[in-house]
Amino acid sequence: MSDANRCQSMMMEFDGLLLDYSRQRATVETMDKLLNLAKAAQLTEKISRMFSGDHINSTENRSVLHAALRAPKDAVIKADGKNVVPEVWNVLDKIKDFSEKIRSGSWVGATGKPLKDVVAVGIGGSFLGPLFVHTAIQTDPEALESAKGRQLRFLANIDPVDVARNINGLNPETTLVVVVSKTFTTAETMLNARTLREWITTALGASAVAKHMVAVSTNLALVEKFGIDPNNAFAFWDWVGGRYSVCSAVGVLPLSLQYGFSVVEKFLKGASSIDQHFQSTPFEKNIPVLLGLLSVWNVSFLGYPARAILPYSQALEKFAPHIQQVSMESNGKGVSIDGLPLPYETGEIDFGEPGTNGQHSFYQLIHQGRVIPCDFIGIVKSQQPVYLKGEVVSNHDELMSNFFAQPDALAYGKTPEQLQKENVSENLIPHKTFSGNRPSLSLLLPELTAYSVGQLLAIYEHRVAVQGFVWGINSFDQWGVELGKVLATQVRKQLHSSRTQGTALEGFNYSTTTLLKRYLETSSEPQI
Ligand SMILES: O=P(O)(O)OC[C@H]1O[C@H](O)[C@H](O)[C@@H](O)[C@@H]1O
Repeated sequence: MSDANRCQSMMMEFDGLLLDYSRQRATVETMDKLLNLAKAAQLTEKISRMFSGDHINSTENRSVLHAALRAPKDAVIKADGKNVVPEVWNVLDKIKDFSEKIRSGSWVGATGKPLKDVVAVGIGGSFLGPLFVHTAIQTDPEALESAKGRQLRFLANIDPVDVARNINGLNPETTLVVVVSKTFTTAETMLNARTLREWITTALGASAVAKHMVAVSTNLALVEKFGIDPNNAFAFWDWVGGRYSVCSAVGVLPLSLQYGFSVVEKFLKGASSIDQHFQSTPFEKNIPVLLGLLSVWNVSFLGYPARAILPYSQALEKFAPHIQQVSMESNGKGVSIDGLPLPYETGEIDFGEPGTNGQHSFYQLIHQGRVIPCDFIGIVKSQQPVYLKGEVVSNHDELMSNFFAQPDALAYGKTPEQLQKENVSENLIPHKTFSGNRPSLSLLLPELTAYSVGQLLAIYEHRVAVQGFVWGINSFDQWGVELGKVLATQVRKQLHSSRTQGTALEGFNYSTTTLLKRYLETSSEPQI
């Protein structure tokens, strides 16, 4: 840290963002070696294969083109020989038109009232990204103004408690339900959608579905089968992975209903700016590439299994949960893209909370316990500044004092000698010593707007892809989520037959049988 040249070489600026990775445990030589590793892993070729629509998701035989979702209208991005950008913009234009109708009140509900509240029903990638963006911009003055009088809620969990929370205080007459599911087969989403359909039809009659329910999916046949008018369905494509789908109708529709399309378009533009940077900037100045390589360095070379995502912004409270899916579902793999067992671990355990809250919770472990590389994310200009007369600093300066202090506390630590000089009693010196040399990086955003939220999203999406490319895995499939679903089907069947016909438990091990028995005997579930 005392080598200013080294530090200077580890700072990167792009489109208003400033990245400082000088507190990584890396020398200039380390960076050269990581860039060589990128070359050896054919990173350039892999990135260009992604953008040119090759089927790099080989286990599902699909292209990976989420960048096309935010490409300018005149861009040409091909999947299977066909330019997909016009299709993308068809849907965006349809969303613009529909959201304006809802927001202006020209589209009304079954009883003639404008629809001012929206419940988006979806889970995983059909939930976390939109929730993150919604939470991030809802206190931005422009977004706040454009959302006046409206509410956007998200129903994800199949827990009936989540249904209760979501409909609490809402009137079906003024509510629009958006069912969001790439496949339109996800058990939780479909049951929640049927539950809200029931809520609407009980209050307003069966014909109200046409006015109160719309859908986002790649599977338009199933949307129609569910009873939603195909004209009220917003498409996307199998070249968009669920966890990379927030820039499709998955995010753009609910967010446009809440904030208007023009705000959401800025979010798309921010993401697109990073797409271009990622595609065209030499690796030594390429923010997603540098971040991806540093994560590989931390995981595979230094052996740190986790990464903490620590935004000093309450508006970014849903960023870590979103990145958990983007990163852990993408890179938590056991075999290479060719199906060979990997001789090293891939992926990392992502977690995080906004600062300063995290400081009063798990930072103890990060300072004196396990070494966890940290991403500190700070914002220069607050969305909601407060400055109390007589206070030393503004509230945002108070927050940011911590953002600037924590990385140095981790990097420098505190030695027993320093403590002795402070006359700390001998018995407490080991407890108050900080080993230091704990890596972090800092990302400073000029402000938190729809545009910069788009930038932040795309940086992490591409960073995760870079990690997967270097590790040689397929970051775009998720076979690991299937087994649990299959076993749940077996349990569902058993619960049904036990409850309706009193069928004895069969086919489960001792442990599961005991638990199921207890559940069936004592639960107060209504009998079907
Ligand atoms: O959008 P859906 O098809 O309903 O899928 C929702 C989620 O389902 C699965 O659990 C996948 O692992 C996720 O990647 C996906 O986002």
